[in-house]
Amino acid sequence: MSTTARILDGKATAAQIKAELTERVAALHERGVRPGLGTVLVGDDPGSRSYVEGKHRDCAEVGITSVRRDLPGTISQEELEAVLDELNDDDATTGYIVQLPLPAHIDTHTILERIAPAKDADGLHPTNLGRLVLNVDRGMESPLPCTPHGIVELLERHGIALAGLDVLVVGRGVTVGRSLGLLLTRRQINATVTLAHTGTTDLAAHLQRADVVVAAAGSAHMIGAEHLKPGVIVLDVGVSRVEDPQTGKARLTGDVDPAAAEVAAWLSPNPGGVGPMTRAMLLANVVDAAERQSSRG
Ligand SMILES: Nc1nc(=O)c2c([nH]1)NC[C@@H]1CN(c3ccc(C(=O)N[C@@H](CCC(=O)O)C(=O)O)cc3)C=[N+]21
Repeated sequence: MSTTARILDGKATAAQIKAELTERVAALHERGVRPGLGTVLVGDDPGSRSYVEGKHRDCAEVGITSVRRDLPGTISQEELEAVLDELNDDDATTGYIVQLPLPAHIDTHTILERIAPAKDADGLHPTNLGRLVLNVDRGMESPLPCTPHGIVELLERHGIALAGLDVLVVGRGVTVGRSLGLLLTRRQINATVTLAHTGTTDLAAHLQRADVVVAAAGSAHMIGAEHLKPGVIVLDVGVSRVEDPQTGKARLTGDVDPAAAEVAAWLSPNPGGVGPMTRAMLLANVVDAAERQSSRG
């Protein structure tokens, strides 16, 4: 029997979240608070540039002001740190991000640590990741990493609870896999998480068992319908650039073969799934930070 998965519609859900954020931004404006996002882009990679441009469009949509710092790929570590120090001291910047990846001559860890934790819109500062590990969870005191938070919101807003389910996360990158495992094992979510990676010996066995698969490996169509348990919930996070065999043009594709829709109960498409949620959560981090900063007075 063949089925067709229901769609975890990230595009529509992100639009709904953006509508909610627009109201919160308007309320802040009424109190004289203007949330602002800064982006720091180093070098001229077209993919990174287009992501950054998308973030500025998103900000404009919800009323967040945004400032761009586009810097040459030849910038030194010290010069880049000086730009971050400026943004840390700039009252018009509620939060900011440093677009990754950075050029090889830049020490990424030192740069991410230079961001003032209260201004860390990506939730990737060691202080904020540390709070995630420690389960510091009183209200909205620190930002969560955008993609893991987007995945949790996407599931919640489709009425899907993960308590007691076996979740297989494929990929141990800090921005997605590793931090998602920490979030999903919180008591409020209560999933059981397996974190698979390039050193995993029998990925197929893990895939056969999983109730939920989060594919964040960045390997085009590595997971096919035949790998999955019928009724599984699948979130496709990976992004790879592949050449379209018909047109010869480069296009973006996920880690999961779209044929997975024939066995899965739910599937987040890629594009149109987790990507737009990641962007919405970035905006949410900025609005959360503006609300925190203004209530502290
Ligand atoms: N400091 C930092 N923070 C990031 O959050 C960050 C980063 N660096 N470096 C690169 C990755 C990648 N990333 C994406 C976000 C949204 C989509 C997205 O919305 N994609 C659309 C398609 C967009 C298109 O077609 O170009 C979709 O999935 O529907 C994709 C990729 C954030 N990243």
